[in-house]
Amino acid sequence: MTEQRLKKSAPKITPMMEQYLSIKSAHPDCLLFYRMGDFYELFFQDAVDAAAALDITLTKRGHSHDGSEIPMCGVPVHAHDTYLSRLIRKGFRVAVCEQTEDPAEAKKRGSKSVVRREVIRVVTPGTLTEDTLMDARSHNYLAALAETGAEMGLSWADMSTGNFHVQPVAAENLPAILGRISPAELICPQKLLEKPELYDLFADWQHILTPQPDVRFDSINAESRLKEFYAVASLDAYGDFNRAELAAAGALLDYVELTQVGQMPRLSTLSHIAEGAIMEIDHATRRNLELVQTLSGERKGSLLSVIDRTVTGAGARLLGARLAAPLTDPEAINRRLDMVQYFRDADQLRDDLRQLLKETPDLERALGRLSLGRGGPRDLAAIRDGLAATAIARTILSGDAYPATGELKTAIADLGNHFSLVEKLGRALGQDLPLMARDGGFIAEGYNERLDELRVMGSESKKLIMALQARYQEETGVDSLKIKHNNVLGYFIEVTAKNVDRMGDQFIHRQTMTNATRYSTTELSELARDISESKDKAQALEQELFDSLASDVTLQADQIAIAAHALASLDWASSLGELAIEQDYCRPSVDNSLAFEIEGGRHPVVEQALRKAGENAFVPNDADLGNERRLWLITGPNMAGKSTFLRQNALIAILAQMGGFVPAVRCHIGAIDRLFSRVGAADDLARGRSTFMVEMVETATILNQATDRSLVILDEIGRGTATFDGLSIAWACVEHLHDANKSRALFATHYHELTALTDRLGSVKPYSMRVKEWQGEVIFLHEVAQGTADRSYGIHVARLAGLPGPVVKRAEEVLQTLENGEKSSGALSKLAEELPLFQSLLEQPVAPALEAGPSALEQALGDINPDELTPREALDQLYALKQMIETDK
Ligand SMILES: Nc1ncnc2c1ncn2[C@@H]1O[C@H](COP(=O)(O)OP(=O)(O)OP(=O)(O)O)[C@@H](O)[C@H]1O
Repeated sequence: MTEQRLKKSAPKITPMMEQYLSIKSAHPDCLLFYRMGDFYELFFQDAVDAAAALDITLTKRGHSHDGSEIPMCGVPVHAHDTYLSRLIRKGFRVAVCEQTEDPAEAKKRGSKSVVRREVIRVVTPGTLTEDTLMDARSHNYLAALAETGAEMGLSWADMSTGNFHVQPVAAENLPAILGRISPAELICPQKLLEKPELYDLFADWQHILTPQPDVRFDSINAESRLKEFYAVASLDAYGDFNRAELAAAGALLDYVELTQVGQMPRLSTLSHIAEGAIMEIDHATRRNLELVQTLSGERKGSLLSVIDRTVTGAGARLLGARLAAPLTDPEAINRRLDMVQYFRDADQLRDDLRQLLKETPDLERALGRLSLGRGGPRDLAAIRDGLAATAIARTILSGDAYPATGELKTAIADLGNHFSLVEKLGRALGQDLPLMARDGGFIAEGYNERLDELRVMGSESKKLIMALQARYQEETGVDSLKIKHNNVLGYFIEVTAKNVDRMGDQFIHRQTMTNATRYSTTELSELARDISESKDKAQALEQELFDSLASDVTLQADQIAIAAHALASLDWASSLGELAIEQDYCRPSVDNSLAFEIEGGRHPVVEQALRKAGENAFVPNDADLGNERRLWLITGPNMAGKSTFLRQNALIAILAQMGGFVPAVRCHIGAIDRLFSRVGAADDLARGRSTFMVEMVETATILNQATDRSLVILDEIGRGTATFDGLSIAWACVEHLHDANKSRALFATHYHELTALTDRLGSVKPYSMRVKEWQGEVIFLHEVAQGTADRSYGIHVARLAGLPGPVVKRAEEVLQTLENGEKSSGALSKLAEELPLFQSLLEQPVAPALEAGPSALEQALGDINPDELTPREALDQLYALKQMIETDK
């Protein structure tokens, strides 16, 4: 609906609709949840969209200025969370508009006055705080991207937990970084969307983009906003930020303020992520390695899902975040490893701690809601139980048997001391807690004297009502006389129609029903008033007590957040300790060398899948990418396990640098700065890229960016084009990787010809996947061994896959012909005569085969040692070489 239309329609409509339209015009990009009594109503196009998205009935209410009926639909307030979450998941933003005054107040202004309403919050995917709207085990990040001069900065925050980060970014690294953070919403200045070099990037993140006016990204304003938020005179203590980082973090705060309508959440100290502190994993690699979700977008089947043994939501979120961002500093990695090792070694202690954590509620998210004024009694209970757990955790961890050191010692100190708050909440809260404070009944008996009195008055009055009923029964002689209650009449006396004559003058008639008549008395009305007053007073007092307890909590928000993080890191470390024992993982040694030595490495996901399926155990394999064997060329049949081997080494590196144990017997890794891969690709038709184009774009990124500290995994480069094109590209890539990038690399290929390079390029070594032929069958051993594979066994795999028998047989014939070196048109034409299908092959000129290994000329040149030749011999050799060329012609 356009603003223009709204304005034009304004004069002819009801005052309520006028109010609706004016609020809606301030939020044109949102669905407006307009509060009317117990419902949030939606009108016009909002109603049409929401009814379709939620599959609810679309009705009509009144008429628009042009006489057309106004579409309407509504959702009940008490169940609106579910509807809200469905709308947010479908990509809508929702502005929640509440009544902000009592209807009685509005009436005072005149009978036609409309109750005042205001938008109290704009719900967007990146600003959620409710448990029902989020996944408990993953973060929900809002990100902001800003550019100032030549610099770019990215900031991100999880409003539900208070995490707040910022880092400098370069345009070419942006996809990798966004892939790592995986925000639910990305805000950026309008002007960035117009930059041609960022078109592709924004195409990928289109579904989460919220463009904002450029002025919101002003770095000077941003800096003052940050200072104001943290109430500091300078941000120096938080890190050395560039202008773009400040602009991004400030714009993020601005957007939060805008959507929360002034109600700011608690955010932890802005944490600065230095350039190079995190192993960069580009977007395609992250996707293809299925780190936190599979290619089809599910958590199940990802690396995260098979290593996750955490027992709390916060622990799971920390594991997800750390897995997505492995470190590069060996010292920091080893500090984490020490903590995991501690728990791996301390069996009983680990069990006790995990048992405790299992029962511990989500402190972070409860704190987030309370600090936004959106919490309820259950959040207070979560704080009480979470903080109580910190004391028990400290007791568990302070036994003499396993003295804590390093990072663990810090975590124990961070647990803090929250005795008085726990004690107070323990006394204050009752047993059965409602979700909302306004529902009442959550303060325990004995906590507040006045509340106890009011409650006694309430229940006493109820007893008095029972007594009154008995008295009236006696006085009237009507045994069936009852005192009842409903929302319209309040308390009333009810007798059946046949007893009406027995009701004396004191009974004031209220209502006649078909079979019954209802009355009240002065006495009953007074009693009812007492009951209602004490109930209202009790409710108001409980709300007051709630607010005071919530403010006790928020006053200590920082210490609680630190304790919550400590609990999360204990869960993180003890779960990885548990995993190491259960799956027999080893502690990796990570340092600043260029080593990559894995002994008995396994693929964590395939290994567990095979075990579950009850199939043969996973075959462990070694990898050693030491300097003189930096680049492994791996050949071998289809289905032999090349891809698995490549991926397992990448996953081991990620696990190691996250600070976790790894599926291997021994592992030594020199910290990797960036991980690149080119493993499997799909079309990117949305951007007009074919499979081969995608493959080449990814390969180009690797060759342009990989360093000697990088790990590169390449699976079948060049397979998407004609054989000789593909082989030539693969050939040149190996040379470039070896000579220019000098990265540690695993290169799987079906081009056996490439192994000729192993003679010429010093650090390229040939490996292959072993197979055994037995009684005409091929058995895959899944073992990596030195040397080159002799065959691809593609036809064998085709048979396994169920290609029709005649096709397989025919393929074998063709293969044999080709393998016999009979690539001449004679042999092919013989085949083609037998089957017209092969005619097409004949029509294509056969490209000259690329020499496997050095040519005769190169060989002869290589054999010459100029230092040992006389001038005469040298001249003779020259003639001989020239002669070789002539003969070749
Ligand atoms: N080390 C291993 N131990 C046991 N089974 C394995 C191992 N490696 C691979 N496999 C099994 O073999 C299957 C094929 O492996 P993979 O996809 O890695 O083969 P590939 O050589 O890359 O094949 P292709 O060339 O056809 O892509 C896997 O799905 C897995 O079940």
